Amino acid sequence: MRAVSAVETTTTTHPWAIHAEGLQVRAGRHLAVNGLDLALPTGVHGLLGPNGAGKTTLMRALATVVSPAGGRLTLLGHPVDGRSELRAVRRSLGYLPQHFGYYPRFTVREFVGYLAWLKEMPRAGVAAAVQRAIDRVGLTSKADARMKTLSGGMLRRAGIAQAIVNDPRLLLLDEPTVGLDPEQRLDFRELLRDLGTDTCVLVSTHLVEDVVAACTDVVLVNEGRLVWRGTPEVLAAQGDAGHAGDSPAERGYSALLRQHRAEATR
Ligand SMILES: Nc1ncnc2c1ncn2[C@@H]1O[C@H](COP(=O)(O)OP(=O)(O)OP(=O)(O)O)[C@@H](O)[C@H]1O
Repeated sequence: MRAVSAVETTTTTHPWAIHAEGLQVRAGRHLAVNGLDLALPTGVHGLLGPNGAGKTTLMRALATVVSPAGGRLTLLGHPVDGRSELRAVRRSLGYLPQHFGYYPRFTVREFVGYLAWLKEMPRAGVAAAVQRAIDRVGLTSKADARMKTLSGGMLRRAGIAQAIVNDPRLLLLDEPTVGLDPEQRLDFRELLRDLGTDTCVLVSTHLVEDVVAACTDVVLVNEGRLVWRGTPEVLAAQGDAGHAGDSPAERGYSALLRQHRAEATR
């Protein structure tokens, strides 16, 4: 393994954890993110958008899994342009993909520990960090169970544990609450609020109510672009009884999308 230079380990002070300007990202041949401008500081940001809006593709670019096809992207003060060294960024990243892989015979502890190793955490602190991450997602009693024996919701929680094991400065969670039971969703919202005090957390979800409950900021994307940005309270004020949804925030979300579609066809 290559030695890490001082430049790569220097902590940069940058107002934005994520700074995208005119960002373009391909999914296959399709430009699924196409001209996105976004600047996010510390806090919990909810990423909303309809199916196919480009949320997962955006998350993959922010997780440095795919390189941008155009525009500018800076993560934690480091430019991401396909040529830059990304090791320092990746050490400070936590990422829960929409679909994640794991070795089925690994225990939860081994799985989270393996990801800690991949993130190059100092060996001396790994065992305690793994235990803490497992405790924080409520999987303490399953720490030594094999991954293949977990329910869907438990697997999702193990996925969240690996994402937070390194105390990331940038945490990307793609549909983290899928499969969680109501009680676990409430616990998860509390965890998000706790994490957001010193981390930039971006949570992609279709559950508008999770965003209202746990996020201080809403980012709405459609057709690969930023459509709207504001607080959950202002989102809720955008709709009325004529819009689809079971709550003010859902109706606000529907109203904004309808407005964007109408503008796009003009
Ligand atoms: N491998 C691929 N090849 C071609 N097009 C793709 C590929 N992956 C995604 N797309 C397209 O890119 C667009 C954005 O997809 P993406 O998965 O980022 O959307 P999303 O907002 O996460 O959707 P969902 O809410 O359904 O998960 C969609 O039109 C999708 O069909």
